[in-house]
Amino acid sequence: MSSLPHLDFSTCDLCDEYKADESGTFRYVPTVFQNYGAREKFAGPVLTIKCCEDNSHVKQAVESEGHGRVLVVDGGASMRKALLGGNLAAAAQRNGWAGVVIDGCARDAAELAVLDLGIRALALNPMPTQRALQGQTGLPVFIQGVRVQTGDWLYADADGMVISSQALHRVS
Ligand SMILES: O=C([O-])CC(=O)C(=O)O
Repeated sequence: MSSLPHLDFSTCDLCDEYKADESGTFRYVPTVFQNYGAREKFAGPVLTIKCCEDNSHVKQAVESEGHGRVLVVDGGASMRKALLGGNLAAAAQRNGWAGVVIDGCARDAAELAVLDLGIRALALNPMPTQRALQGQTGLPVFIQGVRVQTGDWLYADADGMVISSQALHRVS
């Protein structure tokens, strides 16, 4: 799909390779996330956000330079408000983020579907969040019980998502 060297992976191959690794550096993310963007396959170093029904920190992050990173948002799996919508996702694409993973909801499905950005969330919800600057950026978080920290690598494709403490891509 892409000639970018860091997209030369498959999550199935990575799981085959690391399935016996019990060091905790390789983590598989439960496959409860839906794909809402036009970029199904993406990978990059992670920036974490933890927030609850307040997407102030998500807005700040996507309005900054992404440099090919993946924004991972621990939204507490809330089904009540959407932490990402069409405007913020468009900003993420424009600013060079590889993807946004929301352990929570997104909205504006039609706008998300045409963006060349990895977008994973648990579900859609039309209700926006508050913006009262609640939340934290850069701290270790959990998505669906899986620990993720800033600087980890996230790999996503049609089969699912995995997290690694180190980059696993081929650099040749
Ligand atoms: O603004 C928000 O909170 C989310 C949204 O709808 C957008 O990004 O377009």
